[in-house]
Amino acid sequence: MRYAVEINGLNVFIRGKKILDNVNLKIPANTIFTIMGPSGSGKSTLLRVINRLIDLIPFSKVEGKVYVLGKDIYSVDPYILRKHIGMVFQTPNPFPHLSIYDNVALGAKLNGVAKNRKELDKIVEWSLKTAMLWDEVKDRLRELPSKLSGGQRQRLCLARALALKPKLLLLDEPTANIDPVNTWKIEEALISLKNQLTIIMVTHSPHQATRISDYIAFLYMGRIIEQGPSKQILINPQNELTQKFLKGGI
Ligand SMILES: Nc1ncnc2c1ncn2[C@@H]1O[C@H](COP(=O)(O)OP(=O)(O)OP(=O)(O)O)[C@@H](O)[C@H]1O
Repeated sequence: MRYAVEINGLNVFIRGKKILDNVNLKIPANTIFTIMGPSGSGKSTLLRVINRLIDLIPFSKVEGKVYVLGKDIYSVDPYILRKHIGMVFQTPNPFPHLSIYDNVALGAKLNGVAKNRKELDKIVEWSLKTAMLWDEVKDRLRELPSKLSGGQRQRLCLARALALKPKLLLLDEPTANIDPVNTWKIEEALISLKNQLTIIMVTHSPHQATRISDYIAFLYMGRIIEQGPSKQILINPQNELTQKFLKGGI
C-alpha cells in the first residue's frame, strides 16, 4: 500500500466551532510524517480523527473522507480500527496497577497477537528492546511502573503501543515532558521502526521534526499551510507563516 493514511476534505467541528478546515493529506507508508504547528492549531484533533477517538468528544462533527490502511474509517468498527493503531500521548500514562511486564503484555493479549506464554514473553521482550528500555528493566519486570523515571515510563508506553504490533503509530508530542537522553532514545527507536510501520508524530518542535521526519505538514489554525518532504519544508519553506513559525515567531 502506497499511503498508510489518506485524508480528503476533512472538516472537524467541536461545539459548532471549526477546528480543522479542509485538511488534505497523503501519508506514505513506512515513513515518519510529522504534523507540526503551534499550540491550539488542531494537531491532537487530527490524530484523534485517525483513530476515531474523536467519536468520544461530545458535540463533535466530522466531514470528509479518511482512509487508514486503505479502509474508510467510518466503514469499520472503531475497536477493530484501533487494533491496528498504536498511540503514545504527551504525558506518560502506563497503567499504574499493572507490572512493567503486564503493561506491555496487555495489548498483545487483547489483540490476540500471542498464542501462548512463550510468544507473549517474546513480544514483551521485543517491544521493550525496540523501545530501548529492555536493559533497564529486564531484571524488574514484575515491579510497578511508579518505580520508573518519567522518561522510562514514556518508553514503557511506547513498548505498550508496539506490543499491539500496529501498522500505524500515532505519537502526540511524545517527548514534550522528558529529558534529552530519553528523547534521543525514543527518536532512535522510531527511526528503527520505519521499515515495519508508519509513524505520524505531532510536535511543536521544528528541531525534533528536523531530526527524524521524512515528511512534514505545517498546521496553523486548523489548516494545512504547507506540506512536503521535510528538507523542503525546513530549508526552503514557501509560505510566510511556515517561515515565521520556523523562526519562532508564531
Ligand atoms: N474536547 C474539546 N472540547 C472543546 N474544544 C476542544 C476540545 N478538544 C480540542 N478543542 C479545541 O480545538 C482546538 C485545537 O485543539 P488541539 O488540542 O487539537 O490543538 P493542538 O495543536 O494539539 O494544541 P497543543 O499543541 O496545545 O496540544 C483548540 O481551540 C481547542 O480548544
